[in-house]
Amino acid sequence: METQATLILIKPDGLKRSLTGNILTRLSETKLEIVAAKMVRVSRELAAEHYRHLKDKPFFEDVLRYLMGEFHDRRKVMALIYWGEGAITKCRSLAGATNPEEADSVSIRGSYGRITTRGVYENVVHVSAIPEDAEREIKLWFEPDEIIVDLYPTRTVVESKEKRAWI
Ligand SMILES: Nc1ncnc2c1ncn2[C@@H]1O[C@H](COP(=O)(O)OP(=O)(O)OP(=O)(O)O)[C@@H](O)[C@H]1O
Repeated sequence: METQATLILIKPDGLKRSLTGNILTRLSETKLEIVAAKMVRVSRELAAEHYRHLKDKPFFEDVLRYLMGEFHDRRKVMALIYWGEGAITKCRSLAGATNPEEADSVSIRGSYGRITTRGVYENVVHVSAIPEDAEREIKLWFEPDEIIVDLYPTRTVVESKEKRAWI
């Protein structure tokens, strides 16, 4: 099996319902390596870029609001990269189908997902679907130095922008 990387997001419903531990335990069954992890405040721009393939769907606005945490009073998600043999297939199989009502009942989405009265699939996690999506999404959510292996080619840039530092 091919070595792959996949972006996993624990979405705001997963965080609000304290499911992080359960989800990470389930994902540990894959024996894949976590090569990056962080909490991220999700801006509208980030959510719209992440879900750009859905921009013509009637539920696009709701899906942005969902990822931005507006339905769960917390503007954050946990972003992780899992890496190893068949990472995408293994993680997607554990996550289950996009529609939580169609997801295998033992999968993460089948166990914890729901469809809201607004019709949004609150399905707890995101998992990249194919290697090309994984590359685009990983580059959107992470900087190269936040990942402890070299997943994709990089270049060196000199930046002189202000940033906060510890006192
Ligand atoms: N028909 C739908 N009705 C309501 N919400 C939907 C619908 N289809 C997708 N969504 C929401 O949009 C998200 C992205 O949809 P997409 O088609 O990219 O599925 P996915 O790749 O399985 O999900 P994700 O990208 O979150 O892993 C879904 O996770 C879900 O929250």
